[in-house]
Amino acid sequence: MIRVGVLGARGRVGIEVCKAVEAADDLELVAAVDKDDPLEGLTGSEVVVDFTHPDVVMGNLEWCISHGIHPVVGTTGFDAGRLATVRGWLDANPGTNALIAPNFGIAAVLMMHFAQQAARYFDSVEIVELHHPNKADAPSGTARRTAELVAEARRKAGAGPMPDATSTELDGARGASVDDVRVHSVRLAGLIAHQEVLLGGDGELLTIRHDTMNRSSFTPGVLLGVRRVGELSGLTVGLEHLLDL
Ligand SMILES: NC(=O)C1=CN([C@@H]2O[C@H](COP(=O)(O)OP(=O)(O)OC[C@H]3O[C@@H](n4cnc5c(N)ncnc54)[C@H](OP(=O)(O)O)[C@@H]3O)[C@@H](O)[C@H]2O)C=CC1
Ligand SMILES: O=C(O)C1=N[C@H](C(=O)O)C[C@H](O)C1
Repeated sequence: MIRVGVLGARGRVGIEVCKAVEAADDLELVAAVDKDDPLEGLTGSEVVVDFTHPDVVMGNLEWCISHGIHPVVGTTGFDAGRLATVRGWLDANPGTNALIAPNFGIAAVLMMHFAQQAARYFDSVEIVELHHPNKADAPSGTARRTAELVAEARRKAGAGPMPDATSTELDGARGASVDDVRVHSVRLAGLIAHQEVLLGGDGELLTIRHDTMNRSSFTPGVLLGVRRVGELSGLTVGLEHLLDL
């Protein structure tokens, strides 16, 4: 049995993670912690799953790692600086590992993977992410990561800048630039989490679309992370490293 704590346990995803852990024969839910609960409630956990908020996740991670607990993190808001800080904490606590994944949906991971594979064959790539209006961050962690993967694939292929003759624009009309890839964020009542990667070339378009239809769809990926994080080494970013892609 792996002893699991959940941070953000009363949140939209945290609720589903608690249910999934309780339903698994090889996992035991030993702590369900939310805002204003003391982190000491996680003592005794071997793995802690974090679905909280970008503003608090770093404090949670520092506490878990310094207590020898492996974090499995779905909370977004990680840039290179934050990841470097987490690596530093892990280096200071050998034997403790962390998994941070911007998306635990298997189909979402495949969408990112396919976009990375396709990117080198097209002149232009833009990303449209669409989410529920209660989402704290924009662009989404998934869109950021997709843009980074696309940019890396284009760099490796020696691709030049994307064609764009825009010379006048309203602020924001061309979206945000992540590694020179344009990302557009929609927030709309009725949505959960969706993303389109638009790839364009000479006379051909390819659209790769992913739709999240419910939040329990994240839990198989989270449980995979919980079961495997103890055997990883230091920091792993992205669920793709645990899948045979
Ligand atoms: N990687 C992935 O696959 C996915 C990632 N996410 C990400 O996960 C995060 C959470 O998303 P979601 O569940 O929709 O958000 P919610 O706001 O529904 O849930 C977050 C929960 O964390 C609580 N919380 C806030 N601060 C703390 C704290 N310091 N300690 C413990 N709990 C705290 C919140 O309490 P209160 O409401 O009172 O503030 C809330 O109950 C976001 O960053 C989101 O982008 C979401 C879906 C999938
Ligand atoms: O806040 C959400 O809802 C989601 N957040 C993650 C992200 O920012 O990519 C994953 C998924 O898109 C749902």
